[in-house]
Amino acid sequence: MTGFTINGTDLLKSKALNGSANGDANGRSNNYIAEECPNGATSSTSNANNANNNNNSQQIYVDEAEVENRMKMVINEENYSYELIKEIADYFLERTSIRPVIGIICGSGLNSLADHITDIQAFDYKDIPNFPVSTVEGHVGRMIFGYLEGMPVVAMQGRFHYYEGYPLAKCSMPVRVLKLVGIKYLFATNAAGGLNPKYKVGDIMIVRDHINIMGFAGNSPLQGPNDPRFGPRFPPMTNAYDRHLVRKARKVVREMGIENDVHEGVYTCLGGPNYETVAELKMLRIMGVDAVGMSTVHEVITARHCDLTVFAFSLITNKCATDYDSSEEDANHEEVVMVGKSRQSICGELMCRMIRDLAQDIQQKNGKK
Ligand SMILES: O=P(O)(O)O[C@@H]1C[C@H](O)[C@@H](CO)O1
Ligand SMILES: Nc1nc2[nH]cnc2c(=O)[nH]1
Repeated sequence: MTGFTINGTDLLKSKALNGSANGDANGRSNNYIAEECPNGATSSTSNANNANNNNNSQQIYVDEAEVENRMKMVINEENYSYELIKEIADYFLERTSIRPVIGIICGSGLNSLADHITDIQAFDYKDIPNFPVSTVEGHVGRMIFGYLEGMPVVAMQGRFHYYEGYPLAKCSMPVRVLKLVGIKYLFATNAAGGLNPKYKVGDIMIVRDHINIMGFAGNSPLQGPNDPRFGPRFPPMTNAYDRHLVRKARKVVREMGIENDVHEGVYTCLGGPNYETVAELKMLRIMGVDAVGMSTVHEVITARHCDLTVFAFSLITNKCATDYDSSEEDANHEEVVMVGKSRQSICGELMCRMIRDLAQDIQQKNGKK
């Protein structure tokens, strides 16, 4: 965790080293002296201990209340507190009587997935208090409540990406809003580059799993203090993409007769906004990645943390070049959005059929109760 420093002193480290929030067993307060060692390393000692401390380090007085304040600031700015997210959820709940069961995130060029929704009530992101705005072409920036195949749903026409300058926690914050609005399922979609040589432009990849490469570098949407009202500190990710929904998707794809254009594979998200080098793509392929994009992974981690059931698919908008003499054109966003538009009807049909099938399952389950 970064950002908790005063004059180069790591406040969190100091706090952790100095006991409980209310002072130590001897009644001393938690205001303490942090020492900045000459070599740049930081160490801390309690106020009382420090009276006898006679070394050369520079001493900085650290106020407990200030530490708490700074922590709150960082949590609100980057992670959004439970209360703030609840406020955003309440904004919707007070303005619509629709209580969605499924949340849909429309990927680049896939805004039209929301065209299948009826009885809509739409909210522009710019009008929603404390909500970020979409800055990417192909992302409208609207939250749409309504009905799809008779199911109450909410769709995000536009998501937030790390490369737009939002921290990961903020990129995936809307997932928590949707959770507090009441959804049980998250259907995420994205545009991605096809790395598996079998994939063609316009194909669909049902996401079977992901590799959280940004997480390898220590960047996670769950970084920072954990609020157990959302979920546990250490959530498992072994069933990140619900196996029953993957099975259902296989069946739906067969019914649609598009099984030759649909695959199951592993997605990864890189920070972007640049597309990948040939060397990077070769490495990703060796790692087992089938499709590469710039979203979804942090949304799914956030969704699983708060116990949402997840389904996701990627539209393959370009083929990734894994050799320098490749005849593939350079990836570009115009093409990504264009392919999205040209495949909107097939993606829309897949989404509608999945939801129709799921609605039947839910009805059956409720009937049995
Ligand atoms: O929002 P998604 O993941 O569908 O958008 C992809 C990733 C980048 O935002 C963009 C690159 O063209 O498309
Ligand atoms: N990272 C990445 N994101 C994409 N989104 C659509 N195509 C691509 C791609 O080739 N790479």
